[in-house]
Amino acid sequence: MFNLEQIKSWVDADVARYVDFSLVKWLVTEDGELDERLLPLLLSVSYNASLGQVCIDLDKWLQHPSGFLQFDEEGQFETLLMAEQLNGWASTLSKQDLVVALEKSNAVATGTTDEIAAQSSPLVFVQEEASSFLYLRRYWRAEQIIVNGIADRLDRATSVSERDIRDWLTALFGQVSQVDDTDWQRVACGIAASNHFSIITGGPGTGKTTTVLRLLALLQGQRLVNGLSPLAIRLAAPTGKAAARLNESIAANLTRLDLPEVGHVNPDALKQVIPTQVTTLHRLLKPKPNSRQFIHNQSNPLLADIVVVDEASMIDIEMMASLFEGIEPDTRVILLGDKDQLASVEAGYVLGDLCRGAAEGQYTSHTAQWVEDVVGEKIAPDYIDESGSKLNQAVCMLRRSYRFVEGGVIHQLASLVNETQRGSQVSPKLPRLKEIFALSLKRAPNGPALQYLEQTQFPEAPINPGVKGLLVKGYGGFLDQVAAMPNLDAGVEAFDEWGKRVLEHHVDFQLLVATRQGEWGVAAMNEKIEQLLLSSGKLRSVAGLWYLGRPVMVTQNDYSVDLMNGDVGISLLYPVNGALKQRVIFSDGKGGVRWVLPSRLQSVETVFAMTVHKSQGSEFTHTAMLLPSRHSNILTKELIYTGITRSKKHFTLISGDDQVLEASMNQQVERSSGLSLYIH
Ligand SMILES: Nc1ncnc2c1ncn2[C@@H]1O[C@H](COP(=O)(O)OP(=O)(O)OP(=O)(O)O)[C@@H](O)[C@H]1O
Repeated sequence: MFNLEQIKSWVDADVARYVDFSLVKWLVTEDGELDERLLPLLLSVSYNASLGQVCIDLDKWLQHPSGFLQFDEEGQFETLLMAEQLNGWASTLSKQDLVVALEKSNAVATGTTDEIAAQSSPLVFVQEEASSFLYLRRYWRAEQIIVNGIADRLDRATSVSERDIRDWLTALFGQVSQVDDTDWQRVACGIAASNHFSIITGGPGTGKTTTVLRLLALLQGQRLVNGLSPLAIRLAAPTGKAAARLNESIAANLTRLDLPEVGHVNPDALKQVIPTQVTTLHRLLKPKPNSRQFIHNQSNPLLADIVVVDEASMIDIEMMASLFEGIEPDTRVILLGDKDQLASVEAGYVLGDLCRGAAEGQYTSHTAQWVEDVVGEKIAPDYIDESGSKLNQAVCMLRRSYRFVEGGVIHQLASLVNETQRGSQVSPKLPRLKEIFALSLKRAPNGPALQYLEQTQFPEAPINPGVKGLLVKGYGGFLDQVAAMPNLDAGVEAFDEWGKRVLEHHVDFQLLVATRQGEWGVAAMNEKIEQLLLSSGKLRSVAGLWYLGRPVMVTQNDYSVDLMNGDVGISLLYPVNGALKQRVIFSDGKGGVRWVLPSRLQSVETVFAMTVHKSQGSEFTHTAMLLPSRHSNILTKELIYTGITRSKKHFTLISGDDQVLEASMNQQVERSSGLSLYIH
């Protein structure tokens, strides 16, 4: 058994944070009679919340409790011994012992959902079906808000008639093809039109934006045809960058969208009522100053008939709960996103959890019949499962990429990474991976779409010549634009145009890295790249914070300058009162630029190297990803997939060891949650 002092010695050895220990200590004081056998478990709950875990699965914890704390299992003897002691002790416990101790504790709420909600204890223990989860109350509450928000909407009948759905689908998609495979975009449109909550998921370029525009045309069109007022529609994304990207893509798609004349509805009038303005989720819900709360909440909901949220994989559990709390009960919610991308940095894996059956379809034969009758598409038997939940019936996965030419090597690579491992058998992906890279080299009219570069990574290792060449050429493109600065007397328009060109070329190339720390993490790589670009003449100086051409990423939302976490700007010069002054240029998200005083930027960091996490919601013409030469828990297939799918045309993998790559492709993000348990 472990007492508080021993738990403290673990924290002294860095297996968890002091704040986790403080919580355990506080719980002991609050409870008065807390069973000491719970101490390691409570420390794990608090520490794992900081790693993005919403709750702890008691069965998994009992099997290997040291895996829930940061014991360096290959490292020091001292921590190794602690881990062994913990695991050995846990093997003598029965689950029942812990359940009884949890149920007895005043710090832990148990019972029915209503009983738990009526208590105020800081922890919540839930036993549902075969699962036993221990939560921090705030995450349990957030999960319940999401569960209720979705379940209520799934039970709500929509006012759109089947006839309207059928007519508009024919008008928007044409007659159903009798020869082609299932048109999942059409199915998604039909499913989302008939549900108050729906998810359209799919990889890059599978047509999520295209489909949602048609869906909005359908929903607005049927209102206009029936002589009703248009719906109030709001579009949002979790970050400023994702919002700006959707803004651009919605506007471009809408211009191209060939709308039919249906009834007396004029296509131009219909386009007028489809919004193109995309905002961040924060701005949509309006944050209260100096607080984590929003102005739009249960007592003051946002007035909207439909809320569409893109890049939903980046939404953490508390933000998703704020969304459901901040809208009216009958607001229709449509989530778009790629379920296979990395989970949010904060707690939860909401889109992944909600899309658990998406790849398999899991439509009941009732849904399949409805799709055939109303949408006109046939759903193949492989996608039919009578035990599919209500939620499964409202989720649609788009399966064909229109961006990478079908069969394109980047698409093939992403699909290979994404293949789920069956059972515990690790499938040998490496030989197939090598084949795909070799294929890319053969078909390389404009440079290979895929490239593999070796990089040895011991601490003092130099950057290999191949990688050097890649970085200088990659960043040289935008830095050549930086060097082409107009003369002082050219006027502000010339500087705006110059800044725009720099920003456009900045997305030509980006190096992604898996980790922040270490010799080959973000900070170290930024310094190495600065020196490399300096010695190659692409950068003239790296002296001072705001040298010419420094790319920076905003790391925290800053409403005072209207910049969001993830926004990227470049340090340039701008004419002010006849002299050139340091300014940082950002896109304004509407095709223009904004020049911001460096002193107004509170939280920024250099971004020659960017973490894969931070790259979510962005795309680059050429993406390079540097993988560490030692495998670790953070290297998962979701991380590799996210890195690869940031590339529009070229992807370079930089690694010192292809075993690490294979191990990463076979490791999945594991986050426990009750979301899929509760929504039936
Ligand atoms: N059914 C289709 N037939 C032909 N082209 C299509 C079809 N659907 C989408 N496209 C084209 O494929 C490209 C990607 O589509 P879209 O932007 O809608 O995908 P997306 O899933 O929203 O992409 P992402 O979120 O990765 O940016 C666009 O150029 C679009 O015009």
